[in-house]
Amino acid sequence: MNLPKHNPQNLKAWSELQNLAKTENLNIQDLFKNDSNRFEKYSVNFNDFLFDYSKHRISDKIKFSLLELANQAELKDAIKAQFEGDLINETENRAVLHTALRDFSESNSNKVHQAKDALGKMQNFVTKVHSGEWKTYADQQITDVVNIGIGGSDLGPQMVVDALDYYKKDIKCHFISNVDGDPIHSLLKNLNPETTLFVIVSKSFTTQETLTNANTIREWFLTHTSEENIKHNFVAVSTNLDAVEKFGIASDNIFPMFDWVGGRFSLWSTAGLSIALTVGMTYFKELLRGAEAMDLHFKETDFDKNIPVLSALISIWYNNFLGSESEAIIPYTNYLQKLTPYLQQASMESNGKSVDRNGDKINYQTGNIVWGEPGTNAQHAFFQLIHQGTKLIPADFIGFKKSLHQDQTHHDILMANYFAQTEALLKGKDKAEVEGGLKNQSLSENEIEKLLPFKVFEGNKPTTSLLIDQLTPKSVGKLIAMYEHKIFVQGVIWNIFSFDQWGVQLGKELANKVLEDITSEDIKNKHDQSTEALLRAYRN
Ligand SMILES: O=P(O)(O)OC[C@H]1O[C@](O)(CO)[C@@H](O)[C@@H]1O
Repeated sequence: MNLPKHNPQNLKAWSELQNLAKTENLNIQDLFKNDSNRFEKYSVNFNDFLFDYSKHRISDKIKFSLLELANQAELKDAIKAQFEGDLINETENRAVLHTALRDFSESNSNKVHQAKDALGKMQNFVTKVHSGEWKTYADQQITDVVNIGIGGSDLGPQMVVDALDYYKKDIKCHFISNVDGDPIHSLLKNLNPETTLFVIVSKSFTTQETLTNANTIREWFLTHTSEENIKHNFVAVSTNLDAVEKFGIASDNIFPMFDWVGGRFSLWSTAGLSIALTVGMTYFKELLRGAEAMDLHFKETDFDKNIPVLSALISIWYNNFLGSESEAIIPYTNYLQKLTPYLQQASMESNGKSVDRNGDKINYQTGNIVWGEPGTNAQHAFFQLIHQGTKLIPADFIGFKKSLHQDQTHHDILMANYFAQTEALLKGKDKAEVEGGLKNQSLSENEIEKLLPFKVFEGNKPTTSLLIDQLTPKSVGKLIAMYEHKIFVQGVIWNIFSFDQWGVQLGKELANKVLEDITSEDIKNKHDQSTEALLRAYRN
């Protein structure tokens, strides 16, 4: 089936939510005062995840209407359509089945079989590399892996390699994505071609940045050895097998990707080869199993206890009814440092759309701006704006009960900050409290009066607390899948296609055209006035 094509503004729940945004008491502290069961009602326990959404400007009536919005948008059918492989990516006529990549059931689906075959090929290769059976052209074992890719062929693998650094084996993994010559030339200076494996990841194998970087590496490699040795040190992950072979990579060294998996959702596929090479197949499969657990939770749980659904509805509440434009992601672990850049692509490339599924221009807000940094660094950077700025920024706080190190002092301090910040954002500091504090500093009435407005914190700033037992491959898998499904739910309700990215294609085409003009003599009237002048200035 196709996804339903309702205009969300015509749904009854949408108008109810508009009214509630004006009429309900949206003071979170009051909501707690009036309901001693609020935490129980506004939190979900799922395996090792505790999802607390009680610190939000959401009353029982609002929650009810948000859930109704999901029902009226026919979300249940949409989820079914996605998991059953219907061609819900209509503008590209494709299924959206990253969930098949982590389906460990006895499914008869052709796609699940294809995914399992590809995983088997990966497993063979990774085992050979780790056992030392796979030798480079110089008859040596692999010590370094370089992942060459961009966007989904880089951000997901890179984020997970970082996240699972604690679990890594002896292989060092590097990532080259930007076409900027600096990172690649600086990496090549210190790389040993005799012990390095190059993994070129490109679903299309036409991406300018990736091919440029791959060619530079190939040329560098050929200054050390001959072309027939490429097969020992280069592998590729792609759907475009012909282009990969033309590049000179042996067909045995090609790991297939599928057009039913979007680039930004592909880390679970062979695009995750660098992850598997870094942490080993056992942990890679644990990652997939974690994602599968979240898939089942998403597919089978009623919406009022369904973490991705609730998380999407909360986001829609702020984005569409309370005027928030962005949301912050604050993981309290440095291992998740790359989660935000990854989510920026996953969310903003998916839901940054202004035309609905009927092809009509949209007059309501869609994709939010996603940003963030790990706590506590974030606290010392931009939290001032969240606490006392003019913008309303709901934030996800991601914390872990147990650390991966033994230093409890550090972990307690870290987590004390995690708890304290959400509490401070909720409570703020009122006039009386500030006044009391200033009086203790024996300031004059006049001085107190002057300082007061600056020291008062309004509070009432919304946060979600996600408290997870420990950072493991499985919990990381669950976390990523949680956000993937959140993005899907938002797209369904906003009535947009979340799985194409035509906006990025234009930039790609133009970059190729401009590249010709950088060296061409004849650029008059080919560009706008500013671009033409800039091109001339660049050349001179
Ligand atoms: O894997 P490819 O085909 O090189 O594409 C890389 C990235 O480029 C995009 O098409 C646009 O940024 C992404 O969707 C994709 O992840």
